[in-house]
Amino acid sequence: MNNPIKNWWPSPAKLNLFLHINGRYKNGYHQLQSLFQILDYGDELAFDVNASGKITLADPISGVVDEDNLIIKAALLLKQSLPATQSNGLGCTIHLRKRLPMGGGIGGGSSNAATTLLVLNKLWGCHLSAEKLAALGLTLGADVPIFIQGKTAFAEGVGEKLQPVSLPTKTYLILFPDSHVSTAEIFSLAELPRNTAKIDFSDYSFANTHNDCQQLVCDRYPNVAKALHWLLEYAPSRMTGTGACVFAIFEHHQEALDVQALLPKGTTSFVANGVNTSLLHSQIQAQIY
Ligand SMILES: C[C@@](CO)(OP(=O)(O)O)[C@H](O)COP(=O)(O)OP(=O)(O)OC[C@H]1O[C@@H](n2ccc(N)nc2=O)[C@H](O)[C@@H]1O
Ligand SMILES: Nc1ncnc2c1ncn2[C@@H]1O[C@H](COP(=O)(O)OP(=O)(O)O)[C@@H](O)[C@H]1O
Repeated sequence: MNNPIKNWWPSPAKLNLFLHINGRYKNGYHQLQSLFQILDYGDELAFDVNASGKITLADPISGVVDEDNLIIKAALLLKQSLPATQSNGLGCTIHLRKRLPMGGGIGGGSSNAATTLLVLNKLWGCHLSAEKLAALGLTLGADVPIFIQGKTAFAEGVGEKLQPVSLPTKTYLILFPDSHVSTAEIFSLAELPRNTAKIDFSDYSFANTHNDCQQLVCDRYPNVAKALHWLLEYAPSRMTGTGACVFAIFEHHQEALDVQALLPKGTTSFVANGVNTSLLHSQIQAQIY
């Protein structure tokens, strides 16, 4: 009989505390500066490794076929990066507790991919370096490397040049305005501002930064504008990534909970603390293989 007690691995969310677009590369991708804040809240994954050679997702996501699921893609990519003699027979059944709204700019899919790469690298005994895993992950999405590194970080390039930073602990109230914003759509808009001057991270403050995608998303998605407007009554607030989630910053956990309690009924929200190191990385460090 299978052991029903699973080892669940965190797959945390992130916020972009700011998002500046500084230009565009020849391949169409955008040159960014951003501050990725890792949160202590997210999805969880469990991995039952076996010798079947097959990778199965026990908890499929409605609306995402398994071949497109970043969890399956990450597991296959890891297997394919190994010599055939080593990858032969490597199999796994993957369990998922999904909590993070999808397409919300809080990185759920990218984080799921990173957790899969990091944990299977251990459980399958692949011994790939974090740099190699980040390079593999980048082929799945621009946000995967931040979750491989697992540190709150100032990001440049397409989001892959990461400088870990230590931020004071704050609590965030995050709202999901029930609109799915396509990252590719927002980046394809001609009106998107693309010429924000680069900053030195030493000059960072929340007040002197912004999100270059926010106005365009608010213009197109009234739910996002409404949620942001609501939060701004209580605390400094902004959209994360290309949306749709918006967040407000609080000094104390209880203040965030008090404001959450005032939300109109039916609003999807969660309260989380910022962390400088991902809980996944603390758990991996504590594990014996
Ligand atoms: C801009 C951010 C900030 O965190 O937005 P969110 O997705 O979190 O909202 C991310 O870096 C997004 O990362 P991710 O969602 O992994 O993006 P990808 O799958 O790599 O790219 C989706 C599409 O966005 C565009 N794209 C993405 C990143 C970038 N630096 N420039 C771009 O132009 C490309 O058109 C690409 O086809
Ligand atoms: N395991 C996964 N979790 C979430 N989304 C996934 C996953 N696999 C594929 N996707 C696809 O990736 C898209 C972006 O997901 P996500 O990373 O949650 O949003 P964002 O990039 O806006 O933070 C989803 O809309 C979904 O179609």
